[in-house]
Amino acid sequence: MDWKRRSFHWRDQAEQLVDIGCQWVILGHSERRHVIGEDDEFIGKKAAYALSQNLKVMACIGELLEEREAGKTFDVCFKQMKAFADNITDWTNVVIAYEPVWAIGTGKVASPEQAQEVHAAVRDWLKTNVSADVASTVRIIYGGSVNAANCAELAKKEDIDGFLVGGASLKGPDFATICNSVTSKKVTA
Ligand SMILES: O=C(CO)COP(=O)(O)O
Repeated sequence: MDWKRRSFHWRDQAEQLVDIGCQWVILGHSERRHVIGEDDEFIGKKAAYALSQNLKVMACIGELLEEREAGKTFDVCFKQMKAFADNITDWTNVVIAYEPVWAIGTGKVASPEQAQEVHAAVRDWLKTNVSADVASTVRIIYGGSVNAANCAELAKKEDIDGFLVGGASLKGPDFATICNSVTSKKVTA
């Protein structure tokens, strides 16, 4: 696809979102990466543009099942992080969402240990490649088959600061349980 054409369409949409009072955008979601075909570079540029329009950004990263099985989880996540870092100068209005693609909408949640391992690695990557301050203050949330039954164990992990919830957000009591499982975590924006 042609970058300028995509950029043109995206800019229209960002401005429309601001116009209707929207405050947040989810960028880099697996559906955009793997169904629509957006690449790292384009997603990074969208993040910069969204922030410039005063939208807050939920920056999604995450590996495919075959990438995990090939031992490439960190490589994939760090490459996706680099595209965001190349375009973001102020991380105040950014939340990172680790969403392993194999866990999204599948009922196969990452174990607390699997999620914590990636969250800690991403925080470490930020420390090395962005700054210690950003690494310690940015929220890194987990998404992928989070529900009322598994949220508490995930939320106990040091580097899991909250959740990006799909299916379970449609069930009021379950969603409340998930929200309450992370109330002691970093303050929300
Ligand atoms: O990608 C997600 C939300 O955008 C996660 O969806 P599920 O919680 O249904 O797996």
